[in-house]
Amino acid sequence: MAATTQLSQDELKKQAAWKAVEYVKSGMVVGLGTGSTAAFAVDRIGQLLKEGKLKDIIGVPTSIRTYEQAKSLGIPLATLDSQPKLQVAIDGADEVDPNLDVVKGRGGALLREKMVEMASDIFVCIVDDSKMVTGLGGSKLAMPVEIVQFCHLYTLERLKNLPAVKGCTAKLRMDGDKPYVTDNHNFIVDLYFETPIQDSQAASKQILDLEGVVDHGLFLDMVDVCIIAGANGVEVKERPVPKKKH
Ligand SMILES: O=C(CO)[C@H](O)[C@H](O)COP(=O)(O)O
Repeated sequence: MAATTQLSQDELKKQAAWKAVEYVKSGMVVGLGTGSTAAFAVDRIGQLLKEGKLKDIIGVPTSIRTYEQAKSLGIPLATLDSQPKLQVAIDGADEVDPNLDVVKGRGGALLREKMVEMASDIFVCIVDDSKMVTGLGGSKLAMPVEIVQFCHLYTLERLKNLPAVKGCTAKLRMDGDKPYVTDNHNFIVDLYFETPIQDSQAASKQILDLEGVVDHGLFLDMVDVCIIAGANGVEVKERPVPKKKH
């Protein structure tokens, strides 16, 4: 029974990913997300390149993991240093709210994901419908914050006492008996909420203003299109309010 459920969730992720790859056209610079859903999109791009149905794609990976996957598929790769302007970025998410604001980073790649997705004309978010929430933080699972290693316990204490996230539980992410280390050599503090975050803009600002914080997993005003795969098919939702340009 468990195996069947897992298989069907993977199938939904793949459906969302394949739909998103329809936004990729020959000649584009494409942001390649991280995680199990994004991996289906990277595979699909590799497959279309191999079949000659896509040409002259340059991928900008959002993690070392995705870099390795894309490289193994023969996708030409670059970084934002040489390709600062992307036409489309495709990535998964951990939570999606009704305004298409999302939580990302349970896979630990939030900083590079945010940098790459902010540099893209269009950010296409791909999820199965288990990721939908009424408010960010509402899944009761982690909302990650990437912090520098220096005095990380001090930063963790200050984080959980910020007014906009007061009452949350803060835990240093572990990898076995050692702190988890990101691709950028930082640590992650995961915040857990009993009820959805009331004011995610205030939470974003207060967290970013804290010395020692590098970035957080609240991706606000960033998603242009969200592709949601569920039992009844694939839904394509566009941001109700046009996103702020940076
Ligand atoms: O933000 C991420 C990684 O940092 C992922 O996109 C997010 O965690 C969703 O992952 P998955 O598709 O495996 O559920």
